[in-house]
This record gives sequence, structure tokens and C-alpha cells, in this order.
Amino acid sequence: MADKPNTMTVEQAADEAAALRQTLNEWRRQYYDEDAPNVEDSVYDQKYERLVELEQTFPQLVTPDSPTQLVGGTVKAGFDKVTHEIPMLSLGDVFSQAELQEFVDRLEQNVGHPVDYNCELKIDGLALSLRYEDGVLVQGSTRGNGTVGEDITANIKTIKSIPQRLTRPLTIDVRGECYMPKAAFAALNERREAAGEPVFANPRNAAAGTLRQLDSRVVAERQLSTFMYNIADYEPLTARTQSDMLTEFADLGFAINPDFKVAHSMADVFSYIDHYQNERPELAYGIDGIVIKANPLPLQRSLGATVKVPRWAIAFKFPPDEQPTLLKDVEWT
Ligand SMILES: NC(=O)c1c(N)nc(OC2CCCC2)nc1O[C@@H]1CCC[C@@H]1O
Repeated sequence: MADKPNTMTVEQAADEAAALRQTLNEWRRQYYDEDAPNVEDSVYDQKYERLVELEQTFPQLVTPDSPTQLVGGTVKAGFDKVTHEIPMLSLGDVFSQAELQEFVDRLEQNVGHPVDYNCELKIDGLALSLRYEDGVLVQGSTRGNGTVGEDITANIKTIKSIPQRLTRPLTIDVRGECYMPKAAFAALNERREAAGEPVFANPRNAAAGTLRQLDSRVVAERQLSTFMYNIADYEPLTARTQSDMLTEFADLGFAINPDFKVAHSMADVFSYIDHYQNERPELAYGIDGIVIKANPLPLQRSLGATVKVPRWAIAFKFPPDEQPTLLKDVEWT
């Protein structure tokens, strides 16, 4: 029978709490990776309650990455503002292969040599920034206007694909997309329709609407996920290309989209675009195009950005997804 916390020394409690945090966070991570709990809920709950008991007796033992800090009961009046030290950029758009060729020709003229490009799916979600200090998640925020966003830390702590602690004690600001998978979107709209609540028009709106919930318990009930793809300053990483950075993000514990591909010619870029324009309906999440980025990170830095968009990346946009018309929208005349 476990000792009553008030009969324990703080050192004993600290050791037990650290072991419980490690186990519970590992179970959460596995749950996300395998998308199925490999431990009985009752076992998880028993250890979770024990950790709550220890933290209530010894509040100094609470850490930001403790699973007890992930789904707060606090309902906020509004979101605090967060200033992005390094602005979160948007993306320029092109709508044809000819326009894409012009962008590439201009870029390679500018640098004076051919460039390798990393091709990535353009996830149709909401951009967010995650701040880690010494490897621990300390803040999550929306892009906002690129310089000032909203503090959504309580909400993003409920998203299983976001690590509370990295595998290395880095201090970094990582950017990516928060999205709602198509299946989760359909299930959510079914529930809302059954409850007589307005449905969301598309997964992007559902993700944005969820992240803007002031009550993080609502966020915890919806299956939001993330793909990370950018960093404010790449110095702390070992990677020196976009493609290696994505692999390093995965090693650090982030969710990344695995369908990225380095292109060594425009033919490679165009075949990647054609492939995923066809694949699009089969994907488990919405995409609204492809992002093509100069692969070398030092080149990204030297090319820099205009006021809002990088000179080293472009979005090739697909025509809008043909959303199935909700039957109730059809005029039965
Ligand atoms: N939606 C995406 O999947 C995506 C991506 N895979 N890669 C980037 O790289 C940008 C970020 C800053 C400079 C290049 N941006 C993306 O989405 C942007 C972010 C803000 C507006 C677009 O959603």
C-alpha cells in the first residue's frame, strides 16, 4: 500500500512524482503514436490520482510537463497576447506550373546557382508556434498578424501530438500547423448536428474554432493534431537543410508530415505536385497545396523575407477542395 503523502519526506515524494510523470507522459505519447491506449484506463487513472495526491501535498513538486497540468479547469475571459520575437511569416502563392517556374528562375538568378528544394504538403490548418525552454514546453501561440498572436498554451497542452518535453534540453521556437483530421471533423459535425448546434464548414474552421475555445476541456475532447515544419532560429539544431530539420524534429519528439521530398529538378517538383493533387482525397487531413522551399537552411536565412513572406519558399495552391454539399443546403424545389 503506498505511503500516505503526509508521512513521506519531500525527497521520497519527489522521486515517486518524477517516476509517475515519466510513466504517464510515456503512456500519453504511446497513445498518440499507436492511436490506441496500451494500458488500462483504470491503471492510468490510479497513477494519475496518486500524482495529483503527491502534488497537492507537495505543491513545489508540480512541473509544467506534469500530466496534471494538461487539462486545466480554468476558463479564461480571453487570450493573453504573445509577441513573436522572430515574426511568423505567411507564404506567397502561385497557381500554375508556369508561375512556379518563374519563382524558381528568379530565386536561382538571385543566388547564381541551381538550388535543391524541399517539397511539403501544405496542411490546411492553423499556424501555431511552440516555445520550449531547456526542452520543456512553456508556451503555445497562434500566428495572429505574424508579430502578435494569442497565448493558447492551456489549449495546446491537451493536444497529444505536442510533446511536453523534448528528447534534448533545447530552447527553441518551433512553428507548424494545427489541424483536425477529416474523420474527426466528420464525427464532430455529426455530434453537433445531433445536438442542434451549427456545424463547421470545413476542418480548417473546426481546428481554428477549437483552438480559440477559452475552455481547454473542450479542446481536450476534440482530436486536434499537428505537423511541425519551421523554426525561428535553426542554430540550436544540428540540421542544416529543411529536410534534415524535419527528421530532427521527429527525433526531438514532434509530429512531422512524412510526405516531404527533396527535389533536384523542376521535373521532380512537378511530379510531386501531380502525385499529391491526385492523392488529395485519400489523405487523412486537408491540404490546400504544396509548399516548395529552398532546402539549405543558411540559404533560407540569407534570402530572408519581404515584409510578410519568405523569398525562399512559395505555396503552389490547388483549386478549392470540392466540399460535399451538406444535403440540407440543397434546395428541394
Ligand atoms: N501549411 C503548411 O503545411 C505550411 C508548411 N508546410 N510550410 C510552411 O512554411 C512557411 C512558414 C514560414 C515560412 C515558410 N508554411 C505552411 O503554412 C503557412 C504558415 C502560415 C500560412 C500558411 O498556412
